[in-house]
This record gives sequence, C-alpha cells and structure tokens, in this order.
Amino acid sequence: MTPVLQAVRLGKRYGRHRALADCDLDIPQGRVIGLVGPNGAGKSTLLNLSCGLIKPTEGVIRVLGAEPAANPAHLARVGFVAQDTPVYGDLSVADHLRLGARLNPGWDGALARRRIARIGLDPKRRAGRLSGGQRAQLALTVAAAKRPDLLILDEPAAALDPLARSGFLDDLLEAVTELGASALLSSHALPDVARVCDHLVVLADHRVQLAGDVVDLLAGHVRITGARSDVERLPAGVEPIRVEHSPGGSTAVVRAERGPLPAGPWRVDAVDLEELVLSYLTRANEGTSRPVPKPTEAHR
Ligand SMILES: Nc1ncnc2c1ncn2[C@@H]1O[C@H](COP(=O)(O)OP(=O)(O)OP(=O)(O)O)[C@@H](O)[C@H]1O
Repeated sequence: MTPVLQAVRLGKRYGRHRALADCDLDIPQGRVIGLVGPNGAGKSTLLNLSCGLIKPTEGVIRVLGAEPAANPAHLARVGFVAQDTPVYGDLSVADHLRLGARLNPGWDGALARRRIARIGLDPKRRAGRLSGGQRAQLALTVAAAKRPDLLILDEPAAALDPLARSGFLDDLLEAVTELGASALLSSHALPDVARVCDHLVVLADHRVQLAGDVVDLLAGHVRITGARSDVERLPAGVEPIRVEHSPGGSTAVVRAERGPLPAGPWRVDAVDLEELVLSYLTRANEGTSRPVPKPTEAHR
C-alpha cells in the first residue's frame, strides 16, 4: 500500500533560517502518528509541508503517493486543522457545515450533523461564542466530514482542559476509525501521544531523532541499571541514548540493535514512551545525536 507520508532528505529554510533538515520518513497508512519535539523543532513546518501550505527548499515529500496539494482531488483526501483551531467567529456552527458542504465534493453531511449532535453543539450558536474545546471539536468535525484519507492536526488539544482534552482525543480516535483514515498530529503532551498514537516521530534541532511504530520502538529500547564501569562498557550493537550517573550507580536508556539485550551485570527494565522520547530529546539537546535508528526485524 502507498505510504501515507514519505520524505527523502526533506528540508525547509526561511531565507537563511533553517526550519527542517535531512528529514527521511516512510510511514505506512492506517497509523495515528504523533509528532513531538521542543518549541521551534520544526513540527508545524513538517505539517505545513505535508498539507502543501508551504513548499520544500530541499528534498522530496509525498503524501498518499503524490505531491501535497497536487490537485483538487488530492486536496480532498487531506483534512487539516491548523494550530489554534481556526473557525469563523461570525459564522454559526450550521454555517460552518454549509460552507464545508459547498467547498468539499466528498462532504458527509450526515457524519457532520451526527458529530455536532453528539458533542452537544447548538447549530445556531456563533463560533466566536464557543469555548476553546467546542471550537476544537467544530474544527475536527469540519475536517472529518471531508472524509479525508489523512487528517493533519497541529497541536489540536493544546488549549483544552484535561477533561475536554480526553474527550477530544476519544473523538479523534473515533473519527479516524470511522473514516478508516490515518492521522498526523503534533503535540507537546506526551501522555496524550502515548494514549492515541501508534507511530512516533521525534523532531529536535530541525531533524528527525527517532521514527517508527511505537510497539517496535518500545521493544527496541530498555533501561539498564548497574555499576558505572559496567554501564559504560556496553556490548557491540547496544547504543546508549541517555546515560545518568549517581554515587549509587548508573542508568542508561539504550537501543539494542540486534534484538534482546544479552545478559550482563545490570538490571534491565522496559521503558515507556515518555522516557524514550525524553531520552532522545536530551541527547539532541546535548548535541550528541546520531543517525536515526530504524526498528530492526528482530523487534517485530
Ligand atoms: N514563516 C516563517 N518565517 C521564518 N521562520 C520561521 C517561519 N515559520 C517557522 N519559522 C522558524 O522555523 C523553525 C521551526 O518552526 P516551527 O513552527 O516549525 O516549530 P514547531 O516545532 O512547530 O514549534 P512550536 O512547538 O513552538 O509550535 C523555528 O526556528 C521558527 O522560528
């Protein structure tokens, strides 16, 4: 099946300012992809490139097998919700659905009305009078009713309180399942990403630090705890990602390239997604990043 997103040496500069560099990605369809990274890492840039709002200055990007926004048919296959969930303040909820129907050939009015009713939005209410969570829900509804093959969302739940955020993420998953679509969303909230995403892309310093299916990435990394001298002498094929020393001993999050870590003089524990992401971000911050690891067959 055609990958949902392919990037080869993709880069973007604004004048002399580099926003994204050397980005290689190959993401299968059907995934909910979490894009994480610190402020200024290049997340919005990658999302804007993916929906064709901006053009690359280097390399190639393909979305659903074609150049982003290549033609009206391709535009219809991608739903985009930009940062700050833009809606038209003077238009009512019903106006948004009418506008969506007029602009999108594949508009699913029944899906839109069903979602609006279930969320409890008053169709007559002006969008400018909605809460942040309701606006996010309206923007998601308009994007989903296009029946896209890919939903792209830039920090969709950033302004929401924890309860609204939880409801929004449930709704997002339900919409993606109902549509049989893929989703690509950026977020600073690692627990949210851990909850809804099954594919991860970590960006830092304008580069991809880590990418892959979450299940493979978690299987390919562990935390080891032991004496400093042992943790510093790792077997071949075991790459330290983040090492911390204390008077009582040392811990290291490591990537085992060749399957399970061989037995050694250390304790081995599984890592969760949050610890994994923070380990790669810390490494990038310390300026010791290496080429992006790919999940090995041994972990599948
Ligand atoms: N239109 C622009 N003109 C010039 N520089 C830009 C422009 N848009 C983004 N940048 C720069 O490109 C880099 C990446 O920005 P981007 O918005 O993609 O980061 P981000 O990861 O989405 O950040 P945040 O988490 O803060 O939203 C930043 O250094 C930013 O200042």
